[in-house]
Amino acid sequence: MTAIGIFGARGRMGQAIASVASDAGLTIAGGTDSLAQGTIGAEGAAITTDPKALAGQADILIDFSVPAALDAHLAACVEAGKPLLIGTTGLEGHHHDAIDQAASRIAVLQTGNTSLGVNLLAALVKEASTRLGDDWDIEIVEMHHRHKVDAPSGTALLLGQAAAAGRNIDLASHSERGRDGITGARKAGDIGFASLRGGSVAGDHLVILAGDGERIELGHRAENRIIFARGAIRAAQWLAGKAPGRYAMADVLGL
Ligand SMILES: NC(=O)C1=CN([C@@H]2O[C@H](COP(=O)(O)OP(=O)(O)OC[C@H]3O[C@@H](n4cnc5c(N)ncnc54)[C@H](OP(=O)(O)O)[C@@H]3O)[C@@H](O)[C@H]2O)C=CC1
Ligand SMILES: O=C(O)C1=N[C@H](C(=O)O)C[C@H](O)C1
Repeated sequence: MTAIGIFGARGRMGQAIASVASDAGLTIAGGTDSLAQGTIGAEGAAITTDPKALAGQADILIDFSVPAALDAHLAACVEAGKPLLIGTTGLEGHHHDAIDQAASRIAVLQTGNTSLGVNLLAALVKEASTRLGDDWDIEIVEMHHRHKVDAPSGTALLLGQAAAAGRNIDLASHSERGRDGITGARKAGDIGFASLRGGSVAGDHLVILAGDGERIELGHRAENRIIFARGAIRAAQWLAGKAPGRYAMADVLGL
């Protein structure tokens, strides 16, 4: 039986993944967290603070933890020669460089959202932004629970990348990520981001394409974390046995 290892095991997502793993025919080899406390899964697998030991024991690794731990997780998976699914968000350029390096040695899939619905939405956003042209303004609004620590969400950035790809532009140099005070008029061609935080919202995303006299709104609402957990398990199973390289959810879902 295939065994998964979970980096960030005691977190909200780590627990959600543990709750659906056996439905998918997987066992849990163990997990890591910032503290070595407790166990995870029906088998009572140990939670430690040692990513190398976990990567040695598991067949596939899944990371829903914090960006600061990513380098150690990549190194552990490369050393053990094991595939890694990264769901952690808030990643910066140097994290993506490190993922690219690791992907020359192992199979890695990094995504801001593992759900089928959001990844289909990204394909629709790309199509809409290609067809509408850059005189339509694109704004992305997201809302998450009060505990979320990064903004914009990884999903908002994923949707922004899809919109930018549809227009054949670079997202980093065409983003507006914080308006406050006398901002001046909207800069043509920018993709805007707005983040709301509150309550227990699992994840809402709305992409607004605003033209002169009309608006298109494409959105997704996550009702719970199980959709992310099932998507993560599906992606991890798909990664098993894949050649080294960097993969995306679109590869898994055939989108
Ligand atoms: N791609 C996707 O589809 C989704 C991505 N996410 C992302 O996943 C990440 C986790 O989300 P969530 O579960 O809600 O967050 P939580 O804060 O609930 O969980 C994060 C866990 O990581 C642990 N952690 C901290 N440092 C380390 C470390 N060095 N090694 C291992 N574990 C560590 C934390 O421990 P402690 O609390 O003790 O510090 C905590 O248990 C976030 O970046 C979130 O945005 C979330 C949902 C879906
Ligand atoms: O932190 C969360 O909860 C979520 N994070 C991911 C993100 O940043 O987009 C995915 C999902 O929206 C939930």
